[in-house]
Parts: sequence; structure tokens; C-alpha cells
Amino acid sequence: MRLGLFGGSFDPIHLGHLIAASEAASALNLDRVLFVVAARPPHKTPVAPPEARYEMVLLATAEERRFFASRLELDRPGPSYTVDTLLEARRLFPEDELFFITGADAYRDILTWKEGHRLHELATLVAVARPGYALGGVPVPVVPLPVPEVGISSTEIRRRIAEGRSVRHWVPRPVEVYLEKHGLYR
Ligand SMILES: Nc1ncnc2c1ncn2[C@@H]1O[C@H](COP(=O)(O)OP(=O)(O)OP(=O)(O)O)[C@@H](O)[C@H]1O
Ligand SMILES: O=C(O)c1ccc[n+]([C@@H]2O[C@H](COP(=O)([O-])O)[C@@H](O)[C@H]2O)c1
Repeated sequence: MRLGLFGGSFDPIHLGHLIAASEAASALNLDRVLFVVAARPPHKTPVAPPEARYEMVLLATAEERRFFASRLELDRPGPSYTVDTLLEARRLFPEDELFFITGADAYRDILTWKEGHRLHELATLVAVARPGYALGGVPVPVVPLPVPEVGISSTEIRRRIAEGRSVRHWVPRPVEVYLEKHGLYR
């Protein structure tokens, strides 16, 4: 099995993530993509609690056969280091070929990540394009993946909600309902 792990804070998950994951799945012929919710990202402090971000990922991935929400980093104490996630994934799925997918912008700092210089030995690293960021300039071997440019970010979604503006069509409809129901980011 060719297994993709899409790492992110997902605060909240949005259409930019889903389009990138779908392009990666097609381009790399992935059987499954697990959306790995960074419970305690080492480099930033999410606004919504981990369980809420995970529930939104569950809602957003429910209708796509190949997409799954992953609790790997929620059920592990301490900071959510990618090296620990890849080692655990290799233990859980020893037969699978692993692909770790995230934005090209995130990889530019990869040498500051825990054991960042050796992550490419644990999985094929896939860097999806993001508007405003060049695909090059990553200091370790990665597979660059051009995807349709979607200028949506979680930061912009949180800002719009705080300003009382709609996020209709920025996130899947069930996520929009969840955000309203729980009053997140107001
Ligand atoms: N619109 C997008 N197109 C392509 N990649 C994206 C897009 N939005 C996010 N990504 C990538 O997906 C990964 C996980 O994203 P993350 O959960 O941090 O969302 P984000 O929108 O970047 O959040 P924030 O605005 O809070 O920093 C990141 O590496 C990011 O670069
Ligand atoms: O392992 C680390 O030290 C590390 C440091 C920074 C970021 N990451 C991972 O990079 C991915 C993208 O991060 P972000 O902030 O864009 O959501 C996500 O899976 C993070 O857990 C990992």
C-alpha cells in the first residue's frame, strides 16, 4: 500500500488542504491519505483544542474513500514531532511505502525540526505548492508537487470568523456548521 500522511495543525481544515491532498493522492497513486492532526505543534500554538481540530478533520474527510483522520499525534503525549510520527507509522504499517505531505512553506524550516535532516530517510517527503511560496529552496530532498493555487489559509478563516464574515465554500459545509455550533474563532 502507498500511504500518504498529510501533516498539519488544521486550525481549521479547509479546501486548500483537501485539494492539495487530493492532487497528491492522484499524482503519487496513493491508496490512502491520513490527515495527521498536530495535537501540540512544536512551532506554533493552535487556537482550537486538538479534539475540535480532529473532529473537523473527521467531518471533512468522511465523504472521500481514500481520506482518513489520524489520532497518531493526539494519543501521544508531548510535542507532536514528525520524526516520532514517521517512526510510529513505520511500526504500525511495516509493509507500506510512506509519503509525508505538507506545504512547501513548512519544509523551508525543516532543519529546525526535531531530527529534520533525516526525515527524508523515513518517508518520501512531498512538498505541495502554496501561493506566494516557491517550490524550491527546501534544504533536504523532497518531491515538489504543483497543485492548483488556492489562496485559503486557516489564519484567514479565523480572521473572517472573528470579523463576523462568512466562510461558506472555504471549508466543507459540515465543518462550517461545526464552527458555528461550537462558536469557534469568534
Ligand atoms: N491553500 C493551501 N494550498 C496548499 N497548501 C496549503 C494550503 N493551506 C495550507 N497548506 C499547507 O498544508 C499544511 C498544513 O497546513 P496548516 O494546518 O498549518 O494550515 P494553514 O492554512 O497553513 O494554517 P495557518 O494559517 O494557521 O498557518 C502546511 O504545510 C501548509 O503549507
Ligand atoms: O517535528 C518537528 O519538529 C516539526 C516542526 C514544525 C512543523 N512540523 C510539522 O509540519 C507540518 C506542517 O506544520 P503546520 O504548522 O504548517 O501545520 C505538521 O505536520 C507539523 O507537525 C514538525
